[in-house]
Amino acid sequence: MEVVIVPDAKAGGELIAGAMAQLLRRKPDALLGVATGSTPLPVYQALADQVRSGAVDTSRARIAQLDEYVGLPADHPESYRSVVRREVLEPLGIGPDAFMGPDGSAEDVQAACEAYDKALGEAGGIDLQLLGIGTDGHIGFNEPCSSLVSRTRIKTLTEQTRADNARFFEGDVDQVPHHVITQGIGTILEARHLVLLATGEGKADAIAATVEGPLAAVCPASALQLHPHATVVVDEAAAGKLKFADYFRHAYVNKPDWQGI
Ligand SMILES: N[C@@H]1[C@@H](O)[C@H](O)[C@@H](COP(=O)(O)O)O[C@@H]1O
Repeated sequence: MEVVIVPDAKAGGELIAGAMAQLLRRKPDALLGVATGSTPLPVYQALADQVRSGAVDTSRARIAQLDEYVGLPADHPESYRSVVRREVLEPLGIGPDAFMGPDGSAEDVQAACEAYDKALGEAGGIDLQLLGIGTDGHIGFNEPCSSLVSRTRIKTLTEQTRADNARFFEGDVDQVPHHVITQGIGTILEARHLVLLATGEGKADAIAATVEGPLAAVCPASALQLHPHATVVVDEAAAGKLKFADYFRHAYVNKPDWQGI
């Protein structure tokens, strides 16, 4: 696992957008896995800037969604499908045909989960999966004690996650669904490159557990320790509890440019 400590969220966004742009130059039809929440927004903004300036061509890029609320209509402004359309597809000029995501309003949710998991494989797998992290260490919506080999499935949110996400629902926790569909941890680990972005001191405990804690289902993000190409990008505040922070800085400063992240 590589840990890159950046000065702020904007720098993290630019670094990751740069890696995505590099991937798209090498593989124009790359499948990018995107996350929701507020943390990844600087990535999408930086990538959209590159598209506007002509530095990267997204005309053949494909986008896959990480997770979804169950029970919100697809056109609800806070369904993750709507969020991805608004924050990713439209700014990057990517059409709906190049998008894939789980159907949170399906009648048979289990079948929708299995279909999505299968579709990801049939699409050739995700090339780069961007992840945020919950304050409880969740990735996607894999809450603590999720199986580390889980596949896409329905999960029940913790009250902590519902409270954290209430800000997207007018601060009203009662509007936050209890159930979600999420790519499983085993599904996420199949992406060729995992890039987790975390900013702010509210994520410092979760990042310390992810990077330096034991591999344990109680911190789902610690599963990144199992992946051969995982990059954790953190700002100074989110890095605040890392014992090896100086080592991570030293390693990054001395890294050959050609390696990328
Ligand atoms: N399912 C999403 C996660 O993918 C995201 O990482 C997390 C953190 O969100 P934020 O980046 O807003 O803190 O929120 C939600 O729970």
